[in-house]
Amino acid sequence: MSGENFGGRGGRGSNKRATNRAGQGRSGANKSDRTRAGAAGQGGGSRRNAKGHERNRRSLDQRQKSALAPGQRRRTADPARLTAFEVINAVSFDDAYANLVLPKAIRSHRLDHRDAAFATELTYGTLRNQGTYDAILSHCVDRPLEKTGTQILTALRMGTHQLLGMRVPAHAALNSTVALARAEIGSGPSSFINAVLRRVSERSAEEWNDLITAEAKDDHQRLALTKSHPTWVVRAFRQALAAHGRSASEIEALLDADNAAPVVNLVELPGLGSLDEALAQGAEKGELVEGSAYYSSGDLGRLESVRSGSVRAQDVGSQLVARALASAPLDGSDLAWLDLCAGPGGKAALLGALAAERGASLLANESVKHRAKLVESSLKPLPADSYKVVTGDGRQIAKTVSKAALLPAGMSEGQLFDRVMVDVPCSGLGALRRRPEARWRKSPRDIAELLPLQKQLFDAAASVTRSGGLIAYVTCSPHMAETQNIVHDILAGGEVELLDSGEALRAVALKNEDGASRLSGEREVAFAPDEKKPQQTTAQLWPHVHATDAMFFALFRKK
Ligand SMILES: C[S@@+](CC[C@H](N)C(=O)[O-])C[C@H]1O[C@@H](n2cnc3c(N)ncnc32)[C@H](O)[C@@H]1O
Repeated sequence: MSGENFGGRGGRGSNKRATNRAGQGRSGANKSDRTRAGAAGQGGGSRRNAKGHERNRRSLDQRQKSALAPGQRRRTADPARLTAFEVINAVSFDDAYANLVLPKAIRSHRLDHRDAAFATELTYGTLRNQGTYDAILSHCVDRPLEKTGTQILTALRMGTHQLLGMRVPAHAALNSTVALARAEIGSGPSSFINAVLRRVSERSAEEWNDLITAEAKDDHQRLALTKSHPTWVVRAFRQALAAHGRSASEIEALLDADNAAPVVNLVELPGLGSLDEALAQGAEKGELVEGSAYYSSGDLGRLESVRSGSVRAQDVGSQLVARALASAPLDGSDLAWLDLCAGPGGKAALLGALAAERGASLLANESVKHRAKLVESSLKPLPADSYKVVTGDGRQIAKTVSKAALLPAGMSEGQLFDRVMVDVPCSGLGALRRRPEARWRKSPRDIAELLPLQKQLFDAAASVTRSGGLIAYVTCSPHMAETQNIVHDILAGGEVELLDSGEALRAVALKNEDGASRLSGEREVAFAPDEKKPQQTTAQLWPHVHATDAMFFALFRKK
């Protein structure tokens, strides 16, 4: 038994024995080892859906584990590492979102503050740096990594992150990962994991960096491997920097920002909430926009204002674009606002609160039922007669507004809107900091599939906007196809004109002592797609410049 089938090249000393055994194992494994190796790495072990995601493998890996005699599974994993292991496996097996699963896992393991922080860093760091760690691990394993089995790969990546990305002493990183593997996967895989991680530990992070840099075919691949992003994303980001008026040489800083843990941003709903409690609990006032704060003092659920919904976690980029739409100058009536793609309701809550303060009301539309429910709950703190949530395809919004019963009080059948938010479904490439696994799940094909929908949603929004009304087109992505190219297509339709979106954002940002907007100078956001029309700009926020998600904002006026 043991790690024979798992292909460790082994390292010095005892690791060499693992190397030898690995060789024997491949040719002379006993039946249960062969069964396990097959389940772990080959044939039926790798079921993928059309997008290449691993699916429905839990039963296979569970069979792997249950094939072990109980005596071989000592339950000695420490709770913080076990939490990370379970979450990362849920991401691999069930396409789960780490940011949703992790808080529940932390609660179910009753982790204290310190262990919760450790589990969070281990989970997020492992997922974010997966590309780099796989490049390193492929030097330490003598077969394609995907053939090692999902749980084993999870343990290897976690061990590598502790060795190279966290300040965990090597012996602790090794022993604890091996104990975890022994308890959760079995003693054979744990020997293999021990052998592989010893090889990883033979070089420092810098030495591994040099090694994989030397192997890269070109600069895109170098950045992809050393900054742990898919190569196509590196290429797209480089183009996007240039397309939004920044230097392509900022790419390294951008990729680094994606790999850093973001601080939680808070927003107080205007007229309804107050940041006082959060500030008293250690939050710091936001630098870029009023009514915001940075919070790094642990569980948000401790705050009554958060539990009541009058203070919410919301990226500053989202706050800025919602406020920019709400504050942009507008002639004529200003009572009917629409959020066409509202789920889960972050921007809708801020927009709705701003609308209610001015006596306007908000219709929040969302196509997915359970997300519409989230919008309902986001809007709960608002006056009940100031909004309505509807579930429907945004492309059919003209039909929706033809039914008076679906509209908030004060709006009537066939309502046309004064301010409209179109925060389209997009690749989410601008939020890679917050969704550590997202970069590995996206493909250029996903973007291509979304483009027609994005344009159709904008057109539908324009069809229910009054002449002179404002429409914000927003994506949480800087990708050219979803941003500048869509703006180009929108303008070609001739129904709307592009406004100075950069100025709209600058106007709602806080000011420096000299009176200049904090979104000017080095932090400038505006870019004029047409040099001949310098006052018609789009705006792009960046994680490495503004410490926000890479939110894109284009503000239009209906002709
Ligand atoms: C980027 S998210 C919006 C985020 C939201 N504005 C917020 O701040 O919380 C895009 C939303 O559009 C929804 N969506 C997708 N297709 C849609 C459609 N055809 N009509 C309306 N909403 C749609 C998605 O379900 C998703 O909730």
